[in-house]
Amino acid sequence: MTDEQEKVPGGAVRVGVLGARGRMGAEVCRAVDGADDLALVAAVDQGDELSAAASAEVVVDFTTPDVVMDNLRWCIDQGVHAVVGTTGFTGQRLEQVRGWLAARPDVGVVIAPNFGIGAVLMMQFAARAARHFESVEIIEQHHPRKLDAPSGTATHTARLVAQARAEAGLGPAPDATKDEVPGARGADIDGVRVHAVRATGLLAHQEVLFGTLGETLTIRHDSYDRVSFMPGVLLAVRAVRQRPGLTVGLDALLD
Ligand SMILES: NC(=O)C1=CN([C@@H]2O[C@H](COP(=O)(O)OP(=O)(O)OC[C@H]3O[C@@H](n4cnc5c(N)ncnc54)[C@H](O)[C@@H]3O)[C@@H](O)[C@H]2O)C=CC1
Ligand SMILES: O=C(O)C1=N[C@H](C(=O)O)C[C@H](O)C1
Repeated sequence: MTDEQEKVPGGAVRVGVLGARGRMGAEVCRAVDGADDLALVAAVDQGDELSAAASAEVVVDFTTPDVVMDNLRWCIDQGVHAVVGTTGFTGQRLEQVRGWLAARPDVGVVIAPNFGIGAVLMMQFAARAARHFESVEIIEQHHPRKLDAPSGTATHTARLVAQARAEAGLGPAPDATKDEVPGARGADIDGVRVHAVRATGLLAHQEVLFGTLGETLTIRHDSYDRVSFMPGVLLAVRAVRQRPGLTVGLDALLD
């Protein structure tokens, strides 16, 4: 047993944080420190050895899309459960993670595009509304230091909406645009237009705008502070050891 493990109060889940000096990672370290049933045993950032997190039972990753897969591979190989908020998870990446987990069926991984409870509900409501409206567009707004566009949340929402539209037999949304400045109509994610706004003063916000004859429906969620993500992160940290395999999204944990 290492010195760090010896200091952990009896029964507390040993948690390591990757990206610990980042905006989210620092918030997660504070949240773990403040929880009686969790113990922060490693705070790892760029340049540190991943082995510093080897004594953790659960690792939380808020790093960058270009390093998260290597981190996850390491966790799974080490038998460490993982809770991942980092964006960039394509279908191909999720399949890769499932493949790694097949060799370690004792390990749990939770990957969530958004840990805000309100954001999870916003995505569920959007998926439910999708079949009733012929038009839909997503507008996400974030702080200007965000590296990826569109956001993981917007991409995930677009996929859910597209799937619900397909199941309802809806075709493409009407759009007569013939002459377009590139980008003016946003990104096309599975046939759903997604617009990404970046501005100082914003944190993380999203609107899903639905339209049909004579009416529109707007479903909006706002995160004003990164503490909004912490109840979801801690929920996943507490649950992941009992959920072997891959869990995508917080929905199953909330239910
Ligand atoms: N799922 C969710 O609810 C949320 C997800 N995010 C996502 O989380 C990620 C991080 O966001 P922020 O904290 O705002 O970014 P950030 O840039 O503030 O933090 C990233 C941190 O990771 C560190 N890092 C880079 N390479 C590393 C490595 N190999 N090992 C360990 N640490 C490394 C960086 O030095 C930095 O401190 C982004 O992908 C963002 O979209 C952000 C907020 C909520
Ligand atoms: O980078 C962020 O800040 C956020 N990233 C996640 C995303 O891309 O969806 C979650 C939230 O929107 C904040």
